[in-house]
Amino acid sequence: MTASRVLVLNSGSSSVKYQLLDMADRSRLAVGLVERIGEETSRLVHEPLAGPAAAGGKRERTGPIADHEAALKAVAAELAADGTGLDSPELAAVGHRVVHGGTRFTRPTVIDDEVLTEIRNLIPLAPLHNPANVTGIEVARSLRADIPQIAVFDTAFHSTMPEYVARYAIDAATADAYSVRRYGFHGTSHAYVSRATAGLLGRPVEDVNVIVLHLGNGASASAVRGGVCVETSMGMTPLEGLVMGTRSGDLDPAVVFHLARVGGLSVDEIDSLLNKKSGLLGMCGDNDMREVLRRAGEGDESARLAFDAYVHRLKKYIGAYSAVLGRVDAVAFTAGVGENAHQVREAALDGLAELGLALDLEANAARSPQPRLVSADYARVAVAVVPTDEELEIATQAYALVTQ
Ligand SMILES: Nc1ncnc2c1ncn2[C@@H]1O[C@H](COP(=O)(O)OP(=O)(O)O)[C@@H](O)[C@H]1O
Ligand SMILES: CC(=O)OP(=O)(O)O
Ligand SMILES: [Mg+2]
Repeated sequence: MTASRVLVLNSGSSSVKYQLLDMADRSRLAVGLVERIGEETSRLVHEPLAGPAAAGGKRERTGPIADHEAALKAVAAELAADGTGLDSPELAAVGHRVVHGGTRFTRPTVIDDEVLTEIRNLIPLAPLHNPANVTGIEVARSLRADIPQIAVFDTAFHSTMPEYVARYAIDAATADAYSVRRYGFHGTSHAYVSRATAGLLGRPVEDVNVIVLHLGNGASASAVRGGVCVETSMGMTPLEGLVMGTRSGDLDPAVVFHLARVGGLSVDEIDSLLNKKSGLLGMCGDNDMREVLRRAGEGDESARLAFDAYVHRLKKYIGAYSAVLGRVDAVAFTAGVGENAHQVREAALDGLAELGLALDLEANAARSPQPRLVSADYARVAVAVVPTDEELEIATQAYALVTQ
């Protein structure tokens, strides 16, 4: 029996998403999520999708889960209860989403002590994300030391950006001394979605220029020319760019000095303000786009303002990336908001006919879990809604590395 299963761990700042896949047929054996880690109301949802355990359906439990270590051990226990634990001889590898890979990691990498140290050294560049990724690696290694642990980096797909895109226009020696540059994130999703969009158009990825809009809790845009990333909206950290659920995205850096000097806030307080209490949440009190849409629909002014700001920023990036690419074949929407919120797609593309963008409003408003085109048939540029699958992409890359 050849081991063909891959467990994918996607550890976020307060959540762990995971999937167990069988790469022999790319099927999903189990999926799950632990959320609100560190709170009293943590929740674990585990769903076996194959084998005898599947008949029992989804299992859910709530109650405090103190930290990522406890969360990962709880996940391992759920998998073990299904007979698909980390000790299974069919497990070939564990694939870890690692958010920051700096300039060094531009491809999937087998994790040894030295690589783990380097991922730890990158924590200052991704303080909300890399610590959770490190814990995931440590726990998985402690439970199963004999199989490869593979890191797949969010930053990797963006490593092809030209140097003049990656560089900020600051003193070069300072930038080099402190690793200050644009790295970009959500790269696994941008890679997967840009390829899937070419597939949807029935054209080779090398021939297609795509603007990908990944709109989840974190949100980022990228410009992909012939399968190669040439620009992206997130920067040195996942704070820059689009308006997000709780992050501000772009702002005048002098806002930081002003809040420190005049507002008396500490650097840590400003960091937390911009990362955790800004974006939709900061503007209207809700970070969930569903709530923002519901309230805006009822005439709530702050929710309307937050929605308008969110959409305006998106529109600016679509325009900017149209200029960067010169010729755009498709704009692809993905992740929770991009896949589900037709109102966001409609508002972001409204008035962009001069750029060749026009929706089929009925197709855009229809709900479907499938990748699909929602542009008007006369439009020069296709508009696609493409569900992202970061876990499948991580598993594919990890499995390719261990079987090559
Ligand atoms: N039906 C929907 N309509 C509008 N927004 C939605 C819908 N479903 C999910 N979302 C949005 O998707 C966001 C989460 O996206 P997701 O890609 O799961 O994020 P992440 O992976 O960053 O946690 C939620 O904040 C929510 O606002
Ligand atoms: C990098 C990043 O922003 O990730 P997420 O959207 O999962 O927070
Ligand atoms: Mg996500």
